[in-house]
Amino acid sequence: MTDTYDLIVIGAGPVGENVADYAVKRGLTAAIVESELVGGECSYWACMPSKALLRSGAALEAARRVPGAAEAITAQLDVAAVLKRRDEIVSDYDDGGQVEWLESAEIDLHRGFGRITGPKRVSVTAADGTVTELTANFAVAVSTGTAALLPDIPGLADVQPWTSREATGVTEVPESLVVIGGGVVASEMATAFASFGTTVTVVARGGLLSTMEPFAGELVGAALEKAGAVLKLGVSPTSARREADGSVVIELDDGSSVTAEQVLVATGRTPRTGDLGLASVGLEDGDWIAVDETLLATADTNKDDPWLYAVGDVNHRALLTHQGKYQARAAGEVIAARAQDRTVDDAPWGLHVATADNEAVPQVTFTDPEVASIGLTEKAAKKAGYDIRTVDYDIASVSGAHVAAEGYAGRARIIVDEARKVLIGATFVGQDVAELLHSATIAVVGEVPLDRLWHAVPSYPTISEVWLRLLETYGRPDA
Ligand SMILES: Cc1cc2nc3c(=O)[nH]c(=O)nc-3n(C[C@H](O)[C@H](O)[C@H](O)COP(=O)(O)OP(=O)(O)OC[C@H]3O[C@@H](n4cnc5c(N)ncnc54)[C@H](O)[C@@H]3O)c2cc1C
Ligand SMILES: NC(=O)c1ccc[n+]([C@@H]2O[C@H](COP(=O)([O-])OP(=O)(O)OC[C@H]3O[C@@H](n4cnc5c(N)ncnc54)[C@H](O)[C@@H]3O)[C@@H](O)[C@H]2O)c1
Repeated sequence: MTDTYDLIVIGAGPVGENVADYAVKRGLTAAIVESELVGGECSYWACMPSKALLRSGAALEAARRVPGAAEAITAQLDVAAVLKRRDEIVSDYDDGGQVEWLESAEIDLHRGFGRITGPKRVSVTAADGTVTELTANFAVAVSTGTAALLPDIPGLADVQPWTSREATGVTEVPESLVVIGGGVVASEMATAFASFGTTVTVVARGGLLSTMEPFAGELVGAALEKAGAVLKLGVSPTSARREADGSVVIELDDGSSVTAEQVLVATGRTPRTGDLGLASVGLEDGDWIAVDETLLATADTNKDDPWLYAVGDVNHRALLTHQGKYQARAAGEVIAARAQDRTVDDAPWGLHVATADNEAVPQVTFTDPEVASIGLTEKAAKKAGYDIRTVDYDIASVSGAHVAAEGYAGRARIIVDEARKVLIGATFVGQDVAELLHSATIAVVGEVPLDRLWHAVPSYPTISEVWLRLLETYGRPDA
């Protein structure tokens, strides 16, 4: 294999793969460096296995909510079958399929740990210690993702807690589990383990899903409690220890404690830049890498010959696979455009920028109920200075929801920018709302005027009829 490429990508997660692919499609040569499995965190220890662990419980609960189907349920969730399906979905932790895809996309794979050693230079240390020096003609893209962040709680590291990797890779389901954190990982994993029959306690100092609309955390919390989980909200862990019988004790700042067989720490992420050689190019080792709208590192001040890009989780713009892949499409395109001296289209919503990262990020949290959101919450919109109107609707009142499930619990909210009469945010909470989200994403990104949305007719009786109810609640413009 050659050691000089137009583009070198460090990290073959979903994002790095797409940066390389889009650049190669424009005629560049590209190498990708991977120290673990091609496909990254998302494929093996994050999105895919977590959704596999959640799906069976959600399907079973959905059936329980429909008379006729409910009566046909004669047994509990088959946890062994769920874990087997998870193994299939992560290809038994074998990246052979993804390696084949790299070959078909004409991207050279260098297995090993990548380090930047200077401008446009990357060294790759293979597992056997062999070092290969790579040189880029035009660009290096860092897509090294994140690792779980362990908070500095006395004793926590010593109890060897689970992170998202151990939780998504579970082989023996614990009888009891303490989950520290109230974000997306905590909420999803609490839901999955509760569905397996584990006694779950969630310790969340800021409440559940606190960056989303308040009703998201309320509805997910209520459902978790209904599933048997205990919620300890507004309290923080102060110490952790393991007892002689192997159980973990977490002391809390309200004076109480929780004891469980295992503890999962889900308190956010840290960038995988600690040993990446960033200091060799004037950046801080271990930091997130700040970028401009074209994903170029802002520290790259070599404006005549820019070369350092950071794409995906590692730039801290939006820690989501789909958003990282969106950035990757722009980055691959702009790296090729700059290499080929073509015009860079960096106006908002242009070919070479990731404008949607700013105020149009969609996200589905696969709890039961699901939480699907796009754009700004009411709080964020006010903070950003928008003149807004908030419109809420109880999804249970929609005919489609009534057909879908007995006792449907859900809520929808849209945030309207009153100056332009367009949506800048939407949140749906409820069963089966995930697939509703893209309609809201199109409305937000397309800046579709409310007047025109009245002509987007939702089918009857689907849950999407909530769109009509939200518009009716907002009110028609004066004739
Ligand atoms: C439990 C969990 C569930 C999630 N579920 C979802 C979900 O449902 N939907 C969603 O959109 N997002 C989800 N996410 C977030 C999602 O996993 C990340 O946004 C996504 O993986 C980011 O992709 P990436 O390519 O930037 O990084 P990663 O997927 O982390 O890939 C980075 C790659 O770089 C490699 N690497 C790192 N350093 C080096 C080095 N120095 N040299 C060589 N290789 C290196 C790593 O081995 C890895 O393969 C979830 C996250 C977690 C933790
Ligand atoms: N379905 C999805 O889209 C999905 C699923 C899982 C993860 N993700 C992404 O992965 C990222 C990581 O998720 P996450 O849940 O780990 O992070 P998060 O930032 O969503 O939540 C972190 C939680 O930990 C708490 N916390 C932080 N420090 C703490 C401390 N010292 N003590 C106690 N609590 C503490 C916070 O209050 C918060 O509740 C997120 O950005 C998310 O977008 C997405």
